[in-house]
Parts: sequence; structure tokens; C-alpha cells
Amino acid sequence: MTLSDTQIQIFEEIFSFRNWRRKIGSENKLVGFIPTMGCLHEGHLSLIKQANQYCQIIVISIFVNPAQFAPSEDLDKYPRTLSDDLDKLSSLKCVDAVFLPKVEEIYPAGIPLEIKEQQGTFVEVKGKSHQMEGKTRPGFFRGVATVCTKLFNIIQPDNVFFGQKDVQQCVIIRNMIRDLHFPIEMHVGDTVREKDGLAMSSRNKYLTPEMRKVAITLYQSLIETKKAFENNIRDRKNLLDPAFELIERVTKENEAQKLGFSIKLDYLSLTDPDTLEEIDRIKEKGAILSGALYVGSTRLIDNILFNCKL
Ligand SMILES: Nc1ncnc2c1ncn2[C@@H]1O[C@H](COP(=O)(O)OP(=O)(O)OP(=O)(O)O)[C@@H](O)[C@H]1O
Ligand SMILES: CC(C)(CO)[C@@H](O)C(=O)[O-]
Ligand code: BAL
Repeated sequence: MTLSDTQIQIFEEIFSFRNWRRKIGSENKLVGFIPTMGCLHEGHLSLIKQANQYCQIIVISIFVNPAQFAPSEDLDKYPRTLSDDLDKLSSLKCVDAVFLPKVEEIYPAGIPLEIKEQQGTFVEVKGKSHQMEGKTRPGFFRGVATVCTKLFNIIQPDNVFFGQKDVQQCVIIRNMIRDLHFPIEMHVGDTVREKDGLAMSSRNKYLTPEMRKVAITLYQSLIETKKAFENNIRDRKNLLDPAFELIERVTKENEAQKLGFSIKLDYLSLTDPDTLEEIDRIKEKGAILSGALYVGSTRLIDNILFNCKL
């Protein structure tokens, strides 16, 4: 499908989107917004369906945001599948508009990937962005918070929808909405999974069939901890040990098979759901168990929640 043969309104410029948005504003309808980087899958579509239950107008953005990629990361090869994405959005029959901005318009001062070369205005997130994902991706949440601020200012949604798969992003955006006084209600959708449990992700496209078989290891390790939790174990060591053991076993089996790629755990975190600081024990507040696993050079993330909500 091309831009001209879908019924959905497509906007590539801020100016034209704003003209349309102004008219919607006078109709007293709630606008729901789902920001994405494209290469849409059932995870994205589930957020759109959720938005459709709350809002009369549904807006999606597709924008691969350079500011959240480090120079060593996959900005250039990130999958871009616009025609397929528009087909999927059309088939839902509830999407009103898609915003497809250009990098130059979102970042008028330019956006070199090296943070020290960047010029212009950025949104900094203190306290919750240095741990978990932020350890391996130090500029990531600065980039996410900055682009979400820009998108919220342009789209002016009443409700925004994010996926639990990116759990730290959910906590940070919820705090940002509060801290910067955006008049927006945030909703978090459950993680949509493949049949075997692998969290859907645009980056799953990078996996070869051999890699795909072991990609499930991260989720299986989270489930090992869940089993321990269900057996009333609450201390960190006894909760996490079964998860680490599973990953270590699969890593060794994979090495022995000489398939030409390695598996490497980046981190497993057991954190307080509000502060995102590591905890020694799960108490009444519950906890977030999250992790990242490299399968070859593809970095996959996943999480589960214990007795808490986002
Ligand atoms: N499996 C999923 N279930 C529910 N929501 C999801 C899922 N995957 C992504 N999302 C949500 O969709 C929104 C857009 O995410 P994005 O376009 O980065 O997709 P992605 O699959 O997470 O990509 P990536 O592979 O880069 O992590 C985010 O709020 C994200 O949390
Ligand atoms: C929220 C987001 C669209 C910002 O670029 C991105 O981080 C994502 O897709 O999760
Ligand atoms: N869904 C998170 C986008 C990223 O990893 O850049």
C-alpha cells in the first residue's frame, strides 16, 4: 500500500497535522495516541485496539528516533516497513491519522548520535534512567523523553498508550507526564507474546531461525523466578538463582552446538516498582523483574510484574 491509497489521514509535516488537529479539538472528541517506531506487530495493534475503547480519535506516529540510539546501535538497520504498516493500520478500521515526521523537522538543530555533539533542547530524566536499560544504553531515556515530549506537544493527545514490554520506559513516561504537567492520561497495555512466550518486538526480525529457537530463554528465565515466587520465596538470591542457572545452561548448550552465534545475558533486575532501585526482598509493594539478553548481536528485553501495576 502507498501513502495515497489508504483512507487514513497521513501527515508528514507538523503544520498539516496541526491544521487537522485544530478541527478535531472543536469536536469535543478524545484523542488517543500510540507512539511507535514502525515495523508494526500484534503488540502495537493491541495498544491501538485498547485506545479505541477509550477514545474517539486514534493517532499513531511512526518515527525511528535517532536521539535514542547510541552511535554503536542499530539506527541504520532498524526495520522500516511503511507499506506493510499502513496495510495493518487500514485493516483495523479505527485509525484516523498516522504521523510520519521527518528527522529534520523533529530536530531542527540536527541530531548527531554523539550526545556531546548535540545542540538544542533535550529532556533529561534523573533518578530512573541510569539503571536497568540505562546502564547499557546511557542516552536512551533522554532520547525517548525528548521525542515523547515533542510528539505530545504536536499531537496533543488526551490519552497515550504504551506497552509493558518496555517497562522502564512506562515508568519514566508516567513520571514525565506528572513532572512536566502534560494534561494526558497514560495507559499501559500487556505484553503480547508469540505462542511460545517470546515477547513480540520489531527487533525479532533480526533473528535467524536458529536464534529464534533460543530467544525464548529470557522469558523462560523470568518464568523460573515466577515459579519460585509462587512457592512463597521472597528473597532475591532464591528468586533469581533459578533464572541465572537456566540462562547459564542454555548459554553452554548453545556454545557446544557451535551454531555461530552466542547468547549473553546483559542484566536481570529485581527492582522496586516506583524507584526502580534493586531490592533484596519482595515486600507488599511488589517488584519488577526485567532483563535483557543478547542473541548474537540482537538485544531482546522482557519483564514480568509481581503484585504491582505500572
Ligand atoms: N509485545 C508487545 N506488546 C505490547 N506492546 C508492545 C510490544 N512490543 C512493543 N510494544 C509497545 O509498542 C510501542 C512502540 O514500540 P516500538 O515501536 O519500539 O516496538 P518494539 O517492538 O518495542 O520495537 P523494538 O524491537 O525496537 O523494541 C511501545 O509502547 C512498546 O512498549
Ligand atoms: C516511545 C517510542 C516510540 C519513542 O521513540 C519508542 O521508544 C518505542 O517505540 O517504544
Ligand atoms: N521499544 C524501544 C525502542 C528502542 O529500543 O529503541
